[in-house]
Amino acid sequence: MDQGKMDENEWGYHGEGNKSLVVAHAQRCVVLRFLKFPPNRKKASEEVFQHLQSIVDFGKNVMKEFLGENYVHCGEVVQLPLDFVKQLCLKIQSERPESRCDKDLDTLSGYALCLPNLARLQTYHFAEHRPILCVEIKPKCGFIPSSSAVTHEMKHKVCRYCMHQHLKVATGKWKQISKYCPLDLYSGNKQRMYFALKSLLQEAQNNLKIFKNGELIYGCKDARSPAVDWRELAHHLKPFFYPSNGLASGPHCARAVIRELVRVITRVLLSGSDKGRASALKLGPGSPGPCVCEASPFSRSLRHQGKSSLEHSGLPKGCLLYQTLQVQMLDLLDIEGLYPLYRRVERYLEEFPEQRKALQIDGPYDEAFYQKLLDLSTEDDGTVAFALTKVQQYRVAMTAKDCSIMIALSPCLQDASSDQRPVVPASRSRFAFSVSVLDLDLKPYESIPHQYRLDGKIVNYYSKAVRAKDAAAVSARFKESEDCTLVLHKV
Ligand SMILES: O=P(O)(O)O[C@@H]1[C@@H](OP(=O)(O)O)[C@H](OP(=O)(O)O)[C@H](O)[C@H](OP(=O)(O)O)[C@H]1OP(=O)(O)O
Ligand SMILES: Nc1ncnc2c1ncn2[C@@H]1O[C@H](COP(=O)(O)OP(=O)(O)OP(=O)(O)O)[C@@H](O)[C@H]1O
Repeated sequence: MDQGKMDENEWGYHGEGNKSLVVAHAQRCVVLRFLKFPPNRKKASEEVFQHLQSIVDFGKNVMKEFLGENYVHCGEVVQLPLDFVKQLCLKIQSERPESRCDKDLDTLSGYALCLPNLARLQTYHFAEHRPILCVEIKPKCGFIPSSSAVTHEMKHKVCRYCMHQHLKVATGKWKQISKYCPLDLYSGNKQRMYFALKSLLQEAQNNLKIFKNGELIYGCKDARSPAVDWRELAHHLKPFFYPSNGLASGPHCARAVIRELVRVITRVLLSGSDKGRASALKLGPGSPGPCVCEASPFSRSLRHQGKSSLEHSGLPKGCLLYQTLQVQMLDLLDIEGLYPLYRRVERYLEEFPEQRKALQIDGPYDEAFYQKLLDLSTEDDGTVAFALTKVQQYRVAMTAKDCSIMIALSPCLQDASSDQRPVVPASRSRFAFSVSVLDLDLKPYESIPHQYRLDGKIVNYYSKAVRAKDAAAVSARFKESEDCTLVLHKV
């Protein structure tokens, strides 16, 4: 990329999250990822540069090690002409969802990350002429904590995502509770994975997006977004899955196309041979948590049918879901066990503030930082060193709980070689595919108190909601029995 000759007209809005905004090049397979800040909280150029560089270092030295070379794309920090950034910011403003406009794109530093556009296959320099379908999934936390520090019994039964749904709907973030449960997706059991993916397709929230040739065709910006339309989605997908057009239109067709998509995505998610070292992370002593979340509609319906034994096939080692889950499980103590250790580090830093650098709280995220993460002991010897290791592991685990997986699918021509990319078959077509992971920015040390408070809020709200639901069910049953008494009385 010639940073001297940048033209804002060659770039278009691609997407954004809470902390960064991404623009994509119209022809080349690259994106620029800019940081966002709340208005009036501008940062010095040097600080932005350091922050972006630390994202790259963390990706290279930690996440590539854990997740595997092929899944992680670290990109590089680039310096752009300020005029280009300002014009670009004006150009894309109208495309930004309102709910994200509480933060502004950083137009002052001139720094951004340049990354491959993962919504297209990883050819990096030039867009392929083949059509490309890309599915982005933000799977969230895939396990239930088994830590003995957990004080709310509910946390041993229901996963955080399912509990959090209730609070999100109550606060108006989303309109309705999703049937998606991360434990179903991470189960490795095909039936449960199909259910999880179908649930994401029904209620995408910010956990699912679909791009066609780099353009967003399916996804939900916020609670005001219109209801999802499967027929429209199927219309986009049909040429990929039924290239010879041998399928009538209508609801039956939409279902068939969606089924194909779900099957292909499941196969891709279960594939993979990239041996990241996460598979070498041997979990500490404690017992593993339950593999089923009591709030998942899939497991509930099986229980109602009396089929209590949920098959837990497990994920194949080497697939990205498995590697991600292992990293998530670096959160061995749960926030309830971690928070007192964070307080220990804090007290130490209050006394010896000059030690912050030596403790590598804000980096550098180098080989030494990575090596310390491999110590999985849970035996607290009362030292600051122990507390610090657990705090850093927690931050890495939280990062893996919030990352996204990008699956890019490109139809293979009949009998054509796929440039050595892996291929996944569908009923009527085949796809060359690539799997990548994005948003691997290490969660800040400062967010730990927020995590602690939020955890309490989520569990308390959920417990209250469940109690209210139970009370309503009891009162409905009581009402039924009263009606029944009346009838008996008459007779
Ligand atoms: O706490 P959670 O689980 O709600 O996750 C936050 C995400 O909300 P979600 O529940 O996925 O809708 C949240 O996503 P949205 O902004 O809601 O799309 C962010 O990813 C946030 O990360 P950060 O603070 O920007 O680094 C995420 O915060 P972290 O907890 O990962 O720091
Ligand atoms: N390399 C990439 N290629 C293609 N699309 C990307 C890439 N990086 C990010 N995106 C898109 O931009 C969106 C926002 O990026 P990202 O998730 O990194 O933002 P964020 O603000 O860090 O997220 P969060 O809300 O989790 O803090 C993603 O959901 C994805 O659709």
